[in-house]
Amino acid sequence: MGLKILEEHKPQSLSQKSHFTGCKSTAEWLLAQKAARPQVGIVCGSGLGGLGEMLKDQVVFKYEDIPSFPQSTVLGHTGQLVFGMLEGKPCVCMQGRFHLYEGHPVQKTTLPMRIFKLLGVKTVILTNAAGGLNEDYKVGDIMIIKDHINMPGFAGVNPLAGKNDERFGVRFPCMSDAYDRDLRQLAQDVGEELGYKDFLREGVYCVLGGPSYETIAECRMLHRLGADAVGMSTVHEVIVARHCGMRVFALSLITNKAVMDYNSEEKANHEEVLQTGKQRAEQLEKLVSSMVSRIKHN
Ligand SMILES: O=P(O)(O)O[C@H]1O[C@H](CO)[C@@H](O)[C@H]1O
Ligand code: HPA
Repeated sequence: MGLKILEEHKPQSLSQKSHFTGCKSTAEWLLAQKAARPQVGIVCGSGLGGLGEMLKDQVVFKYEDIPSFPQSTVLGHTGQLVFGMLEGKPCVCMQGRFHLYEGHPVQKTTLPMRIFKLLGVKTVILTNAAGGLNEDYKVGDIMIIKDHINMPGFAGVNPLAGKNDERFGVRFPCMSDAYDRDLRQLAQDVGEELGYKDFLREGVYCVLGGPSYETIAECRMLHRLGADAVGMSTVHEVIVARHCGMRVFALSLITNKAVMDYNSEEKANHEEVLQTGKQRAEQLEKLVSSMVSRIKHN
């Protein structure tokens, strides 16, 4: 349920002030509405919004009510920010993310990461739906992301392009350690304890711009380049989250197998993506909540 917002309490839009100040006033506005200062930020992928339902003592904001926030336009992305407690830890959860193909500039797709940082988030957990490129992967597998290939970045589409604001981070951030090693190990340990060994993987995620799914030649190429899964999100958020010093953990749910064979009758489609999300949602939620219960912050 969204909170009623009084127009006069809305801060100015981001375009009216510096980007940093704008992000800060949005964060302060959210905290002023009785949202608890979160330690963990969660981003739900397509059809994986159920993660947000797990939060207790919820304070919910519709994106349209949050000053300077973009709007969700994709089926399977509800478009609300949920604050609440998960396993005794204060969390904030995006039920719906922003993609390049929705027409948002890349900086806008990643704006929530900077707001997370200014809210006090230390660890970001991102989830997504992705097509499996690795032949060993099956639909329903959960892939811990260990690295990424930023395909739009090769053409200059990077959320950090433009003037750098040192208050967020350095001009040239390192990305070889983007996906926190300890959190990946924690996911492996928790996954094993939960009996997920048969469908828990670790691999490389490649982002493309979308919204068209990949051709067969593109899938073959991506696979040869070292990608295990392909999607249209996450990487830009990760870059911005790391730039401002948050720890990152990310998961892909393999919702469909990328088509690699010219004789195949399979066709990628968003209905299958959402359907697989429904089928694996419970296990994915359990993995994330068990991890959150064990994450330590100083
Ligand atoms: O990455 P998420 O947001 O989970 O969504 C994935 O699912 C959609 C395609 O079915 C694309 O948006 C792709 O990126
Ligand atoms: N390709 C790109 N994005 C996706 C896919 C895919 O096959 N499945 C879910 N998101």
